[in-house]
Amino acid sequence: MTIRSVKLFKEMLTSGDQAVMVADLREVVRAAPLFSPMTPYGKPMRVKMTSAGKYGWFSDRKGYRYEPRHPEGMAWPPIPDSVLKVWHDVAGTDRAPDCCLVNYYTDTAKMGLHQDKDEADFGYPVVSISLGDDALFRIGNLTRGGKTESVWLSSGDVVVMGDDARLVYHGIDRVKAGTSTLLDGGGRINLTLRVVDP
Ligand SMILES: O=C(O)CCC(=O)C(=O)O
Ligand SMILES: [Fe+2]
Repeated sequence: MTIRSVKLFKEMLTSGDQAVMVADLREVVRAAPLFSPMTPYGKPMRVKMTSAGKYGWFSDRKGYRYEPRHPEGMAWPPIPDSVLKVWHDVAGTDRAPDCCLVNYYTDTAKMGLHQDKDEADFGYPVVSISLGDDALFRIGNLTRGGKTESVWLSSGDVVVMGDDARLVYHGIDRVKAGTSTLLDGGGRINLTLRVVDP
């Protein structure tokens, strides 16, 4: 399925794949606890985050960027093989991602429309994996404004934003509580994989 040149692979991960990934992510979060980054505007983000890989995505008053260390000082844990496999299946490159951002949404969290543009080379795609409760994903255009389209992402779905869709505006309008039993305590995990270095 293609929505405005964003590729959506529905139910790419089996429930077994998803359970393995959640177990792997538990280890990631144990090594690098979730935190709420401060936006450059001085408000904490509604989504809790951590990362795996060479870099973690970070935000504070100074702006958005990648950091080689968690705010508590440790290096980010490695990206689990279960997650790397998905990247290699859909990214269309031999290069491995430098960052796996882990976003955790409670049922009231959302993420405003934005572009992913803190990376050096937009020739590499962004690959995004959904786990847990359904989320309403909004896809806009290459500039702010204009008509948008929305699609529900479910647990096991994979989205690829590459080529002419690499810099499309996108965001999460809402998460629908109780739509998945994958995560104890509910909510949604999104994994966003990106190449960061040139
Ligand atoms: O949660 C999602 O599906 C999107 C996350 C996202 O766009 C981001 O972290 O940049
Ligand atoms: Fe994004």
